[in-house]
Amino acid sequence: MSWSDAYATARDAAKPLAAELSPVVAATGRVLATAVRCERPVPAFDNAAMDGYAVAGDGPWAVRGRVLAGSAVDGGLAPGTAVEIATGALLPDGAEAVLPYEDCRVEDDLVIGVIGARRHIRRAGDALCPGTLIAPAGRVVTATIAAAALQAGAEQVLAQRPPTVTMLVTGDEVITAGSPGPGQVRDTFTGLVTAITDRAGGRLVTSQRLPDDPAALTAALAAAVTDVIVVSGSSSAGAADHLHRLLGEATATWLVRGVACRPGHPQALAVLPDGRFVVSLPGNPYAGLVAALTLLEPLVAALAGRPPASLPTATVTGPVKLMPGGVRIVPVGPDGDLAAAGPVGLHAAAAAGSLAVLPADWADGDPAVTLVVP
Ligand SMILES: Nc1nc2c(c(=O)[nH]1)N[C@H]1C(S)=C(S)[C@@H](COP(=O)(O)OP(=O)(O)OC[C@H]3O[C@@H](n4cnc5c(N)ncnc54)[C@H](O)[C@@H]3O)O[C@H]1N2
Ligand code: MOO
Repeated sequence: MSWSDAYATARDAAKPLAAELSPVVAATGRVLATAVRCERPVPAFDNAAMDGYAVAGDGPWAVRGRVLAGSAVDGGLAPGTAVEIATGALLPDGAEAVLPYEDCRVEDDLVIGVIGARRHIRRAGDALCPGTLIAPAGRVVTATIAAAALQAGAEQVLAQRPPTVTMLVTGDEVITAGSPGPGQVRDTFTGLVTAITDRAGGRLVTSQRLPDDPAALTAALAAAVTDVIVVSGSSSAGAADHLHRLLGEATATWLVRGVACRPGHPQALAVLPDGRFVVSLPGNPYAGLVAALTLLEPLVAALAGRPPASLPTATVTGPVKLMPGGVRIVPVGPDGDLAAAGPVGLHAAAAAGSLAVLPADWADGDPAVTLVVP
């Protein structure tokens, strides 16, 4: 399958999961199933916009007490009287203006000053009235949307359930902590898959290292109760690579099985009879990153209900060995410079920040699709 068909297949493979009611802060990063609207006026009550004196009628004004933010108001203000007031404090009935300290003076408990053009009063609903739109359906809840919703009394929102992901790291030689001994390698996948899952609106709920043992992999696949299972390694033809045979025995449906790209050609996407998706990432670390960006990210984004976004393109320049009949995926810097990226690998992807997807007929200076590395 071509790389662009593989990407589109993953993006179109799933419908959004069901929406559920969620506390708005917990919904950060999730897609809104219905619009968030103001439920309570902002501000919720008439209050002082400055520290000073709230006054009624003509001055000078006799000071009748003090109102701090959060305290109750004891009765209204009669003409010719004032209360000392703090910013944000409830405005007593009858108050016509707040005189900031710097615009008045107090002599013998009398406030002396002039009410100016600005009254320094914030009226209930001045900023937002009930029913006003805060964020439309389909938007990803940001921290600022959550804060605005809380301010406007919308404590709960209806948001798409975020897809859950299990990571199965296969390989007798793979260690998840410490320094590798002879023949061992340090796991590079868990962090990358966590970041790509998060970025697409999903949650990695568990990561488990497995030996190259078909029984262990079968048991782990059966036990994974998440929407998506990511398996690193075991994707190829070696004696210890069991995943694809086991998926066949489990009567999984192949959506993608091998992609015409370098690196990452053994990557695959399958769906188990019960609807769980399996993403197979080739064990070579850079190839696995390419596969996670090609299959995992669009799949998780679709399950999370994110609207499909077209991938960015950039003008790419520099020397590269293209892949006949497929795409070469290489690190590319912010200026579109391949030469700056140097030898290909995780280190180069980390330094460059993006990957360029170069078709076989790409020529130096042509635009190309890019993938941002996490
Ligand atoms: N006869 C063939 N052999 C291979 C082919 C092929 O088409 N025919 N494809 C090659 C390509 S391309 C890749 S990529 C790999 C894919 O192999 P697997 O997915 O089966 O992965 P492993 O064999 O388990 O490991 C490959 C390589 O990656 C290292 N690795 C594995 N997991 C991790 C991890 N979590 N963190 C860091 N590094 C990891 C592992 O030690 C190996 O060096 O197959 C080729 N062979
Ligand atoms: O495609 Mo392997 O995935 O070249 O490294």
